[in-house]
Amino acid sequence: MLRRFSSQSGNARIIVITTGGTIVQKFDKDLGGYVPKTSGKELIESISSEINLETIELIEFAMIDSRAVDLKFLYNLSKLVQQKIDDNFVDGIVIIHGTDTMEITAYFLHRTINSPKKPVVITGAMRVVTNSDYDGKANITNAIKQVSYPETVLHGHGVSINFAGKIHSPVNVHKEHSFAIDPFSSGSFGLIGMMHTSRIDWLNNPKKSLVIPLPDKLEKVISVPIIHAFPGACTDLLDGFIQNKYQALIVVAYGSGNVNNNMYYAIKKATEHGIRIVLVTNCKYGGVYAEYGGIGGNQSLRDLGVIMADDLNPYQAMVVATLVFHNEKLLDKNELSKYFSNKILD
Ligand SMILES: NC(=O)C[C@H](N)C(=O)O
Repeated sequence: MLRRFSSQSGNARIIVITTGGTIVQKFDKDLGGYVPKTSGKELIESISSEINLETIELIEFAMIDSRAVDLKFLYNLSKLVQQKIDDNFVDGIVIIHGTDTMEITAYFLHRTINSPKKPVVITGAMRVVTNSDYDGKANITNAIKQVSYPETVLHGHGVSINFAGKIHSPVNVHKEHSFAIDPFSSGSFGLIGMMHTSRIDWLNNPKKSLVIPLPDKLEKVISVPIIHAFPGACTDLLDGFIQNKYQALIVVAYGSGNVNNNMYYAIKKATEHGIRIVLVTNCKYGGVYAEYGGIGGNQSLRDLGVIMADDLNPYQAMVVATLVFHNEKLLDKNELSKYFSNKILD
């Protein structure tokens, strides 16, 4: 049964934060394509037959396609979510978001929000409002139900994505299809839950990762590019980043963390110029570790002092690098690697 609070106290219990995405998009004749057009209020009112709106406080945070998500957006959203979670009158948060970068926002919140109990559930849609198979209403209703069920709170899973009836952990989720109505997958790690008509089947315990404190103010915005290993990579590959004084790069290496000879020399040059290199795998599962010898083998990269980012995927490593390298207080060399993992390392 969906828990329905009375709003006699005047305090809403569920915060719905809208940011945009296909879920609020319609065709724009002048631009010749879809753009956000439906207000948060209209979106919420469209599910009034399913949900007691008196239990909801709506915050219209942004009206963007999620391709426009940047560090400032993530920082401000995280601060807002934390502030609402710390409010005793709030039971949980639902965030409406575009699917293109939903997994990045989910992971950013996963690594920055302190919420041992209260759920933060992110959802969106793959079809625009005017489509006959519009999935926005079902997804937002499910997300609100997830926040409302008492066992969700008992499950205490922090941040999750609820989409097409499936509940994903930010650690495992990936948008795998560009137009399917059920585009997200948690691969062989598995879902953390599935929606039933009036309950949730919890399937896996969500993983906890180390929370990285956000600075009080976002003083500088650092950009951490993601570079892929590929046959034919050359020694001057990273020269532009050196010239433009980038602080850090994510290198997506083959397998357990290997690159060709030329890319090794490009990385060596970048490290000599003070760029921090974070190494991740191009594989979906496993992670990076040092085992191969010779130039470009993962041991040679480790010996250059690159950070081996354990089981993080490229976007996750980019999020962590952005958080850690942005915050002087976290830059102790011996401590750095503990942040670059989805596990809490001893
Ligand atoms: N399905 C979607 O929401 C895709 C859209 N381009 C977005 O990420 O905002």
